[in-house]
Parts: sequence; C-alpha cells; structure tokens
Amino acid sequence: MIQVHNLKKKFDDFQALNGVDMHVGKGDIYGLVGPNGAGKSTLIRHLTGVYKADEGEILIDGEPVFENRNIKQKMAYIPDELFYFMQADTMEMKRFYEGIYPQFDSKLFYKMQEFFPTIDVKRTIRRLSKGMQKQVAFWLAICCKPDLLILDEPVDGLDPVMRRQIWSILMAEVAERKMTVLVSSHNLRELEDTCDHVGIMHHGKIMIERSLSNLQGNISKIQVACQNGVPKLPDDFEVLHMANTGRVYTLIVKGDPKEAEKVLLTENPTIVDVLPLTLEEIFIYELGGVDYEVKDMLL
Ligand SMILES: Nc1ncnc2c1ncn2[C@@H]1O[C@H](COP(=O)(O)OP(=O)(O)OP(=O)(O)O)[C@@H](O)[C@H]1O
Repeated sequence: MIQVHNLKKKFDDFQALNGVDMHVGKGDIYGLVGPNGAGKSTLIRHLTGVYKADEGEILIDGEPVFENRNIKQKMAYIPDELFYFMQADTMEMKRFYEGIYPQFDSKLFYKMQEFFPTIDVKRTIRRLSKGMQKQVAFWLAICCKPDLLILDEPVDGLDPVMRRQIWSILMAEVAERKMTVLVSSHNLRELEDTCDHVGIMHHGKIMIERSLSNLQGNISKIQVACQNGVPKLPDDFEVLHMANTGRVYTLIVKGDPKEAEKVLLTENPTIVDVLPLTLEEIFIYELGGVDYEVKDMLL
C-alpha cells in the first residue's frame, strides 16, 4: 500500500528526513513510533502530499502521492491539530467531505450517529470540547470510506470508553474491507494492543521496521543466577543491557529467547526466568543502543 524509498527533506540547513525507507502492506495497522523530533509528523506530511520531497520516492498503491487527486481521494488523515472551518457545524463539514470524497457514505454517517451521542451536529465544531472535536474527525473520516487512514496522535483527548469504541470501529473496517491504518503515537501500550506492524523512527530514518510479533519474539528480559558469576551467551546474542543485584543478573537480550534460555540452562543456574518485553521496553532498549540516553529505568 505504501512504499517509501530514501525520502529526504531539509528545512533550511536541518535534515529532518534523512533517507526514510518504509513499507506498509494493505490491511496493515502500522504504528509509527519515535522520540520527539524524530520526523514522524514530517514523514506523515509527505505521505499525505502536503510536503514535496527533496529526494526519494513515495508510492501509494503504486502511484506518487504529491498532487495526485486520485490517491488523495482514497486516503483520510486525522492530524494532531484538527482543522475545521470557523463557523462550520458537523453537518456542514459532512457536506464539505461529501464534495471531496465521491465514495462518502451518507447512510453510514447517520447509522454511526448512535456511537457519538454527545455530539450536537448543529453546534459549531470549534465550540465542542477537544475530545468531541476528535470524535467528529473520526466519524467523518470513517464515512469517507478511505483505503488508507493516517492518524497523528489519534486518541489524544479521547476518554477511555471512546478510545475503545473508536479502535473497535477502525478494526472492523480493517477486517471487513482491508482498510490500511498508519498511526503515529507515543501511546505504546495502546499501539501494542492495536498494531500488527511497527516502525521505529529516529533522527529522520526508520531504524527498525517489523511485525510486532517478530519484534517481540526477538528480544527478551532474562533473569538468571549462575553458580559461576556472570552468565555468558554466545556472540550471536546481542546483550543490550545487563545489571545485577547480588548474584541475580537481569539481561536484555536480542535473539531467540528460547535458544538463550537453553544456553543459560547449560550453566546450571539456580534461576532462569525469560520474560517478554512490552513495546515500551523494546522502544527504550532499541533506542538505548543508539545515541539516545536511556537510564536503568526498567530494571
Ligand atoms: N516546518 C518546519 N520548519 C523547520 N523545521 C521543522 C519544520 N517541521 C519540522 N521541523 C523540524 O524537523 C524535526 C522533526 O519534526 P517532526 O514534527 O516531524 O517530529 P515528530 O517526530 O513528529 O516529533 P513529536 O513526537 O515531538 O511530534 C524537528 O527537529 C523539527 O524542529
């Protein structure tokens, strides 16, 4: 669905995107994560055709996106800072979207009204609360029936019940008609529950891009206490972090967790405990391996 190759963008002399490569398959829910200033919003503005790339290629469904009306009609974008016309109410914005998206589903709009009981569709949207404005954005975006939905910090401002509701609507669209979702967020717990693929961005590049299960299956936290002191693992395991309290060592290890456990068991340990890492922990340790200062906050 999305293919990005060697995308570069400079703002004056600052290289905001420095050779981004990214691949998002049809029907994927792809979580884009990265520290503040990594370039996520800049990348999204290229994917939505707002910015023109200095170098590189962005293809959506095989076509370049910039100034491509055909592709833009197939995508909906919910930015971090929502835009509504000054005096527009929800019904007026609906008419505006209908004019832009030929596939806008008006029947679905009325059917979905029950999901948003607190929204007065005749009230100027700018006078609704921040969370209600977000609800309107999702409501309208879903009715556009996009093939690709791009979300920048999507659930920011939504209450927990509404977050769940919105995600279940999105998941249904993904399951029923293979809508693709690209979501940039700092809420890693939520992404862990919703995404099937993850791209970790740092310094204007995608450092790691994998399926979530592959990412989680290749890194683990191991607690081990050996008779002979420091536990040893062969070179094909990368130990991202090691700390100890007395004889109990905690290791963050890249490589097949089952294999690592097998190797450690040969040292007759008094304890070996292999634990999966959360996406938040993976994010912190992967970035801790580059020049991102990470303290021992998780051990
Ligand atoms: N229009 C612009 N002009 C100049 N510099 C910009 C512009 N937009 C972004 N930048 C710079 O590019 C870098 C990437 O910004 P971007 O907003 O893409 O990061 P981000 O990953 O979305 O960050 P956050 O998680 O904080 O939202 C930052 O250093 C930012 O200052």
